[in-house]
Amino acid sequence: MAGRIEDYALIGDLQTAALVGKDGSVDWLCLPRFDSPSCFAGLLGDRRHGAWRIAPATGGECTRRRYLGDSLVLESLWATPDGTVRIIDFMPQRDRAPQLVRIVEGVSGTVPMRGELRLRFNYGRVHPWVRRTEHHRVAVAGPDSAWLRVPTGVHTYGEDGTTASDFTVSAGDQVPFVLTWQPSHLHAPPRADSVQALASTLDGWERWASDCHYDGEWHRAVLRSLITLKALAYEPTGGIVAAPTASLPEVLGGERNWDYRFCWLRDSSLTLSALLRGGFREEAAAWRKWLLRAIAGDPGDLQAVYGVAGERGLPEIEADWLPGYDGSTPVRFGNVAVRQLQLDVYGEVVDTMHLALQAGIPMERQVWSLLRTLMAYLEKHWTEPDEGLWEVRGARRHFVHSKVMAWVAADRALKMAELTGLPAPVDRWREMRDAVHADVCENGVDRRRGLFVQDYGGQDLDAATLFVVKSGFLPPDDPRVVRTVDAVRTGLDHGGLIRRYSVGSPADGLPGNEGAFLACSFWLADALGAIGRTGEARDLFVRLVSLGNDVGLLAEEWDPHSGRQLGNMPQAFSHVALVNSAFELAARHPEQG
Ligand SMILES: OC[C@H]1O[C@H](O[C@H]2O[C@H](CO)[C@@H](O)[C@H](O)[C@H]2O)[C@H](O)[C@@H](O)[C@@H]1O
Repeated sequence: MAGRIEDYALIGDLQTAALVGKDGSVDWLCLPRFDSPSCFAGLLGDRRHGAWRIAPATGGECTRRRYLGDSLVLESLWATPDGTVRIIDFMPQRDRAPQLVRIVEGVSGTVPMRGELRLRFNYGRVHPWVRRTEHHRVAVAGPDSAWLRVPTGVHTYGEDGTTASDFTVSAGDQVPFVLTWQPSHLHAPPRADSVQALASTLDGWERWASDCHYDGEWHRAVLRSLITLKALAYEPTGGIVAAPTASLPEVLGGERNWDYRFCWLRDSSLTLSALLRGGFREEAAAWRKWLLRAIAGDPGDLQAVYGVAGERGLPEIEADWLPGYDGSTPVRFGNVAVRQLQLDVYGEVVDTMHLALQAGIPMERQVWSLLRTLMAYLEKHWTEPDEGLWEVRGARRHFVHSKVMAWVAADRALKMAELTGLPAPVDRWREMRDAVHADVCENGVDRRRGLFVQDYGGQDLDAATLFVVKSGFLPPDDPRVVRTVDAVRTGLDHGGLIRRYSVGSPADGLPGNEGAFLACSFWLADALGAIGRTGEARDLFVRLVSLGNDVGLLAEEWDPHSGRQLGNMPQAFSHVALVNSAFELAARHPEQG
């Protein structure tokens, strides 16, 4: 069985990523891209669905783990009665075929080790044929081949569908295993120098991280979040995935299991805003280019989510051959959210363009004309009901958050027109901005309680209504804002954090429950800070940061009863919210930021 969600650490090569458990098992890896079928899907079942474990023969979890410096190179250390051993796991940044490198190093004593490699292509369904060549064990099935370079002196043997190895490591020994993926029609990959690959991977990450602007109290958590966000950006195109995993459940044993290995305009805009705040501009420029390509065409065809290269079709399937994480079924790959109308994304995209401009990235003519096209569409359609940011699978509604984000789009578009002096229908945009504002204040407020609700005419609360203050839609001292913040805080409380909305409400349209939503809980900290409750904001932020796992990673949700992380892992939304909250705290308390 897979480990707890928080037992996993992330490694990746900016095109795909793997999850490594505390027990030394790589239980998730899709090759060659984030959204390719997996060769290790043990995470959504057990080792029979694909995994690669290397650990002391006595088994158990590692004693301590960390990333080496400001990198995505993972070190797991086992102190055993026989001695101490460490395993360095990483994926070299790509200049050739994708590789997963695992270097076993003896620290003290002599430790008996065991390796078990089970390659299962196509999400655990396909058992490859394995053969031996002079230097490799090669597994082939259909379009895929994976080549394990076996270290000198290590004997491997087939055992029950596994490539097994038993070896010992003494102080000073270095035993590198390199797994290379290639299309199956190619010849053996060239020999890789794992020591040199380690040095250049470490160097690449350290150089990237040295550009970080944040230097406050939360430096470690912020930089780890930014590194994680960078790891979720697909380098060849600039697209950013919401998470590297699929179908990790929002409640253990439940059916809210979704595939996040795609580029949501919302999630990636927010990711960009965090990277820009952190001082990283290259990613913003690359993402803008991705955006231009992905949404080229009729703005009415704009999707909320695309593939990493801008693909439009992400057919959702249920993988009935996989038992699911902790029995959580169905396991879904693909996402029908592509077919939804989510009007908030215009606001998030335009807001990010505005941030990019403020960060000094010049406005290109092509981007300006894209902005005008998006605005023209939104002017005509903001009055329509949609599925909203939570992608509810119930009927379309007039979500307050979607309307507030339409206001954000108009507001930021106007600001950019003023900043750049570029031609724009500013009178129409102004008219729209004011009309949306009046509409939300008229229809989005529950008159009896005097606060914003999830949708027009509804009674339910929604953490996304915190954007009435986060976006600047209303000033923080507006009584409707203060009442909304308080109501969200108490009404959506889940063990001191908050849920995103009332699960089981008619808008939700799904059975079962879910955990506290981490991004929303960070938003609550921001909103509390904005209305002047800075002590409470800080306490909540501190608690949220403490929920990160031993290497600082956050999944989508948290179960306060079991004290476990839930949902896809690591999730960009959660890490974006952490970074933004740290900057908000710093702005309010410059001496502590
Ligand atoms: O809860 C139902 C929906 O859950 C997923 O959407 C969530 O994740 C997205 C990616 O992070 C995020 O953009 C969205 O705001 C979240 O609600 C899932 O992708 C949907 O298909 C599902 O209906």
